[in-house]
Amino acid sequence: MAKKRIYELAKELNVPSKKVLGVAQANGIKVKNHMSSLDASQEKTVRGAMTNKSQPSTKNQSQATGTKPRTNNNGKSNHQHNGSQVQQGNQRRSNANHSKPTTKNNQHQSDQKQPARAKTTTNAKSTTTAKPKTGGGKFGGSLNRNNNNNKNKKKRRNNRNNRFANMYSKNQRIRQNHKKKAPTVRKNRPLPEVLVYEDGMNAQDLGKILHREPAEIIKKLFMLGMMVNQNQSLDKDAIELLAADYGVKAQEKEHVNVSDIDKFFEEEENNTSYQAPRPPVVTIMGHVDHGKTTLLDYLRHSHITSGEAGGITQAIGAYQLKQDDHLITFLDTPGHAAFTEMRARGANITDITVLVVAADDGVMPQTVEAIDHAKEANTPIIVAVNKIDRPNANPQHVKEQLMNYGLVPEDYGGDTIFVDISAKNGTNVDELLNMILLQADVMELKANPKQNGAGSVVEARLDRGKGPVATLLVQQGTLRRGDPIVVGDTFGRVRTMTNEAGQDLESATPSTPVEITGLNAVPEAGDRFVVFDDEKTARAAGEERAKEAQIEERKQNNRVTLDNLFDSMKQEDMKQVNVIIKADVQGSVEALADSLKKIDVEGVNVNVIHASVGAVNESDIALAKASNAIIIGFNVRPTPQAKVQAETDKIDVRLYQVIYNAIDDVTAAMKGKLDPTYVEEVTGSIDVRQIYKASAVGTIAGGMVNDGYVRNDSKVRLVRDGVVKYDGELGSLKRFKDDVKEVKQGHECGLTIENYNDIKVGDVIEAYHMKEVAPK
Ligand SMILES: Nc1nc2c(ncn2[C@@H]2O[C@H](COP(=O)(O)OP(=O)(O)OP(=O)(O)O)[C@@H](O)[C@H]2O)c(=O)[nH]1
Repeated sequence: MAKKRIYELAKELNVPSKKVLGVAQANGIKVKNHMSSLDASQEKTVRGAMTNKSQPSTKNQSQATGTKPRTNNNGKSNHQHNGSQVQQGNQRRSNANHSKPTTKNNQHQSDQKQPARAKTTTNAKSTTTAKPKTGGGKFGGSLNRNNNNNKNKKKRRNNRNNRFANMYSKNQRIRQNHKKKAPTVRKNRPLPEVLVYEDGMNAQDLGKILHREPAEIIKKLFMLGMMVNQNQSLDKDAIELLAADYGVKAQEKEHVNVSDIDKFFEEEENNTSYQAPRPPVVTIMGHVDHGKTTLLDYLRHSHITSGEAGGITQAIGAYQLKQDDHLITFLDTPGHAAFTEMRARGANITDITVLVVAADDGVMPQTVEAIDHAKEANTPIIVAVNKIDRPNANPQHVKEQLMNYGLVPEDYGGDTIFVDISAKNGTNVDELLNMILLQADVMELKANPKQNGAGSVVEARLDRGKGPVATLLVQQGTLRRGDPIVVGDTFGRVRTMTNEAGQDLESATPSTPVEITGLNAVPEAGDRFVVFDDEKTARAAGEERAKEAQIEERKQNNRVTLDNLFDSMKQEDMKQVNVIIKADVQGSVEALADSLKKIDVEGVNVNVIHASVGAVNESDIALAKASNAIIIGFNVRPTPQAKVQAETDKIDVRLYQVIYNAIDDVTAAMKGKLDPTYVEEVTGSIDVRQIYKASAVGTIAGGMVNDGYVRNDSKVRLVRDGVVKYDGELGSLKRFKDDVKEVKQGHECGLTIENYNDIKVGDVIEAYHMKEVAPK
């Protein structure tokens, strides 16, 4: 039997929640408030106690309310009336003729004044009064006249009583209505019997379900002690309280669809009933210009799957190759940003990462980034040391460098596979593919092709002619043409299904990338897809998921920031705080990483998941998003794209010029004491376009205010290639030789930086000021 909340029982018994709470507590049941629930036996106990308790009180109550007395009154007066009729009729006999109008009158008045329930009583009374009239032959008119006088008195008394009773009951009703049935007096559409809600709904959503204006919902919530606006998400308790206030039962909606997809994946992951080997899915990563695209291109042209005339004709984001009769699936989106972006969306579709490192260039920042991204995703790495055809190639050096990052070659006692290749000439590319197959063999990659298809979106776009087009990677089961499908928050039926050669496919087994059409909207890369048994369910699930996605978007973002770090740590029982470090020089990176790693607050410590030299870029943001990490920048700035991305993804990017400040902030945040008094506010940036050297004033920079504004009292920071070169004060600010207070976006200006002359064309000067923030 379902548990019952205190307020629900109170409502049922028509008593205040407090009373039920009191009775429950008095009976030794541990309940805290009206939201506490009672199990079946507890409910029985409380009910029993309540009925015992309420019996006398009901009586008292009814006397007090006057509901019963009024009936009694009437009944009694009727009775008296009749009694006196007989009595008086015996003493005096009078004319019966007057009785009729009086009765009528009486009835009429009663009819007018009595409310619906009282009416029955009046009718009963008139029947009673009518009775003597029929038997009037014997006692004649005097009875009736006496009766009449008597009746008039009675009538007055009755009227008075009725008036009082009416007034009393009216007040009572108003009070009661106000208490629990307010909606009955509204002109609104009737309330639903049950409020089926979802956690996170807002006043607008609830208003729609309850057929009430959002303003009314907000007012009610206010009366219940909650200040919200109509777009603010409400938690379960708030919604249930609101429902209770409306006298409506609340029932949380079961998230059938979400759990369906997740359940599906879970079930299939644990499903070992039929498992067949599947090809590995490989992503190629590495530093810029180290040869990722060249390798992918070479593979695409040299190892096309047999029998495909024309080879790979369309770039669908992924393709399959054949090596010694074994298939390998390559994701055609080189770069770790795409890889991590997918992972951030929940899709871990890569089995093996091929890390391309140019033998003539060695380990570079993005090589390290790629290693960290792959490690975070728990994906084994195969190193392809590329460009070995180059005269200055030094593959040995690459091996040595990579050992510092935990990638130890087999000949050095480690287990990382290294293959020296030339992507341009195709040297050793077969060997690389064999190594991939070997690694795949070790991993025993398997899936069950004998079930409904499920997998992830590799990429998706809107085609003018075809509508939404999505490349899907089948990870489980078999996807067939015509299958009803839910993809992320979209749905449809697989109308067409083609491979990378543009050939139509009837079905696709695990690890096969296919391009499909037939969806109602464009899903996102990284979304999951699941095949449903019928289109109707798929549509319902898809629509439901779209709605949920909307609600989810509105919910407060729970990303970890320094400001909420302490709360998050407590709530989520975090043992590690993930941090990404970016700094101007390697020395700072190491110093910061070492110091942060040493912070230990109540058993929680900092986990540096990536640390490198350079500006905070989009890939850092993606990694932070995927790993719920905070980014600490030291003497570096985010790139414009990264800045936008960080804002969208609500990633906390903290920038510092003093290492100790960074350490202090993180320590303080971990201790829950972050109390910033000043925050930096960037007001604008200037692109330096010309340089003038004047012996008297030093270097004058001529430039254009790119965005925002710069003031003559601004602090400035000189940024070169994403690295902060100098941080100080503005010396002077001019427009056409005149000193000015402010120059706005789109205008040219001349400026000097106090005590700094090393300004170059192409530098960016960031203007900022320190804004005081009231301590929380
Ligand atoms: N000599 C030689 N040149 C190569 C080899 N592989 C790639 N290159 C050259 O290196 C340059 C960069 O190669 P890409 O394949 O574009 O490098 P990438 O890693 O895809 O670069 P991004 O897409 O910018 O990240 C090109 O000019 C290639 O021709 C190789 O094995 N040998």
